[in-house]
Amino acid sequence: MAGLSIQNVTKTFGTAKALDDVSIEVADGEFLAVLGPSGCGKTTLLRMIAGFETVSGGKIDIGGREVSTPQMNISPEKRRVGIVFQNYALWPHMSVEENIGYSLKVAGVSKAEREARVTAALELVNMQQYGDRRPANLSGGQRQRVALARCLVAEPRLVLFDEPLANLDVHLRASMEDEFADFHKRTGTTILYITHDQAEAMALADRIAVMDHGRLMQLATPRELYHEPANEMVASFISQGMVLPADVETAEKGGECKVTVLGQELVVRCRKGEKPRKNARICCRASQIEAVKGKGAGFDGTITRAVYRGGSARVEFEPEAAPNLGLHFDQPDPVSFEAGQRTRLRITSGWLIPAGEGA
Ligand SMILES: Nc1ncnc2c1ncn2[C@@H]1O[C@H](COP(=O)(O)OP(=O)(O)OP(=O)(O)O)[C@@H](O)[C@H]1O
Repeated sequence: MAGLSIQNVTKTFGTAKALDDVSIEVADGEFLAVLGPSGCGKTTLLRMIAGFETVSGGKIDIGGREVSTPQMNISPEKRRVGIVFQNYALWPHMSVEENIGYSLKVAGVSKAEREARVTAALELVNMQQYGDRRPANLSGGQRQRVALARCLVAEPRLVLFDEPLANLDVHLRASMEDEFADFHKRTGTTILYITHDQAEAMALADRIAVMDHGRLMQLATPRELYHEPANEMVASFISQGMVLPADVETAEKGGECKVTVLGQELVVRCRKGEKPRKNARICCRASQIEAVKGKGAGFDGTITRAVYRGGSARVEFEPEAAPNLGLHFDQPDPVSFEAGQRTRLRITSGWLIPAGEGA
């Protein structure tokens, strides 16, 4: 296996920039997800790593070897990069074994070696007993495992997954997530996994690269993205974080500072070296908002919606001081909030979004 180095890569189509100065280092054996909304440049990035698309600026190395620069593009078949697509692209008239061994046959690998490698690939994806089946007689998850085995049989240095679970139903997705995680643990394959599904990225990846409008917004562990988003885009994109205006009142001490949000003073976590400033933003989560009894610290407003979800309700709230700022939180059973009801809330904690980074 090999690491992947994407250095200051830019891609333009005519005058439009699909990727803008993106740098990502994937360590040997790492599982890195690229996550972002539609049109953020995920597919373009994958196509450039695979060699189907040239770079307009910057360079890409695989296993320490330069494969893409604006002047040079090593062809896809020489990169030893495996790709698993969302539509499995299996040959319907071939058995599972024939599908997996096809590329070896075309490459002139001997029958004995082919059989050994196909068996080993089937074992890697736990499909030993399905070698004789046709793809039509497999479930969606099994087909995806065959597609993975077909990619692994060529002994790639790096495997790219292009939204591999997008066509599967919710239950199958969960079990395939477990299988991919287990596969990664067993084999130590270097994986770059493209998805727009953050739950999937969080469940699987060591680190996640969040992209928006062709730019890298943050590259961090799932926990860091959730607890310490680098900018407003990441804060609101990951788990529907709420971004609220704040004034920073005190300098950082022990990783915390005092802020005023909607007239309420509170202590939030922050980066080292933060100083008092106006017009800052904090990110807070539904679990960091609670109802206040009486007139304690907090802010008044109106409940606009309460949707019961079994065990708790998602409650939406409009603060009096900033009606355009929709907040939401969960009220556990017994649910008492209703639309139209006036109440007082408080924010219990949050994260001060660093100044001037990305979006
Ligand atoms: N061949 C092309 N010619 C012109 N523009 C392109 C081309 N390929 C991609 N783009 C543009 O580049 C941007 C990034 O596209 P890309 O397909 O990489 O996004 P994505 O994140 O994969 O989106 P999705 O999740 O919808 O597949 C988009 O604005 C897209 O319209």
